Amino acid sequence: MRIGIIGATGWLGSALGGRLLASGHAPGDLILLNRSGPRADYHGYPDVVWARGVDELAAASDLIVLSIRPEDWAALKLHAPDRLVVSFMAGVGIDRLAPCGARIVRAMPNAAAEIGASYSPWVAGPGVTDADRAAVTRLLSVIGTSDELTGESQIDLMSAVPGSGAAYPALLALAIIAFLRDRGITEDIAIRAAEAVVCDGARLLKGQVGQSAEMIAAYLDYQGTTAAGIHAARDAGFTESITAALTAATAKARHLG
Ligand SMILES: NC(=O)C1=CN([C@@H]2O[C@H](COP(=O)(O)OP(=O)(O)OC[C@H]3O[C@@H](n4cnc5c(N)ncnc54)[C@H](O)[C@@H]3O)[C@@H](O)[C@H]2O)C=CC1
Ligand SMILES: O=C(O)[C@@H]1CCC=N1
Repeated sequence: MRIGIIGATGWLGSALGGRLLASGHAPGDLILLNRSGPRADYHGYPDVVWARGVDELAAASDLIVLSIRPEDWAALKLHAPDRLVVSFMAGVGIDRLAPCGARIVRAMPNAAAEIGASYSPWVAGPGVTDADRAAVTRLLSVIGTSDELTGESQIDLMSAVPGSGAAYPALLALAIIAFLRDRGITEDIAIRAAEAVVCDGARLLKGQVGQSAEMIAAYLDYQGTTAAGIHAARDAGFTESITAALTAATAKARHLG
């Protein structure tokens, strides 16, 4: 299958392109478009195909990935009848994508695509076939896992949650580092201590996130330092902060583009 990526050297487009090639996709079947022009080397592959414009990319591709920013959609002027378009754009609905004439899927990956760990839920527009669904699942499998959603409104919620990737863990890390630094711990030790929580401690939840309540209960039952911290975090509005963040992100997703 010939796969075209519009925005091929951007954050997500580049991650997808690199992982497609690493997974064995033929460079000659990868059609790329960016704004800065062809590169001699793309993830170590000189033989990828650089399109000279959006029409050339659409003509040469069976499946087109739209990995441009929402605000760039209107100017793109994509015309892709009979093609399958997979849009990564937050906020640009199927109704606004449909005039390009393609069968539309909206997928919501995240930055962990570059390490093959994106969870990329997606929703299909009218006319998307079973073969298209299989192609989308295959495409997204090179950057991680995926699920088909049952309604387009769910994509805004997925933009807010898995779409945020490392953002909230990074925010947590910054708060921890600042706490320790302000109390005289050196920067390097503070960073390692934050990593112990944000990356290594969190590994205990891998595959077990559904048991988070039990994990919290175990710490609360222990009645030690962490229990005191959990109570204080909750009293200070930890849950409300996360709810506010995800509500704001979802609202923003509804007004992008
Ligand atoms: N970065 C992230 O973590 C996530 C991004 N998304 C969505 O994915 C899309 C892409 O995001 P990023 O990769 O972060 O953006 P980015 O800004 O890193 O990449 C977008 C690329 O598209 C290129 N571009 C713009 N107009 C173009 C045109 N007419 N022809 C060819 N190339 C063009 C830009 O030059 C840029 O390199 C966005 O719509 C965003 O909403 C979704 C989930 C997570
Ligand atoms: O921050 C953003 O706008 C991108 C799109 C969805 C998630 N991340």
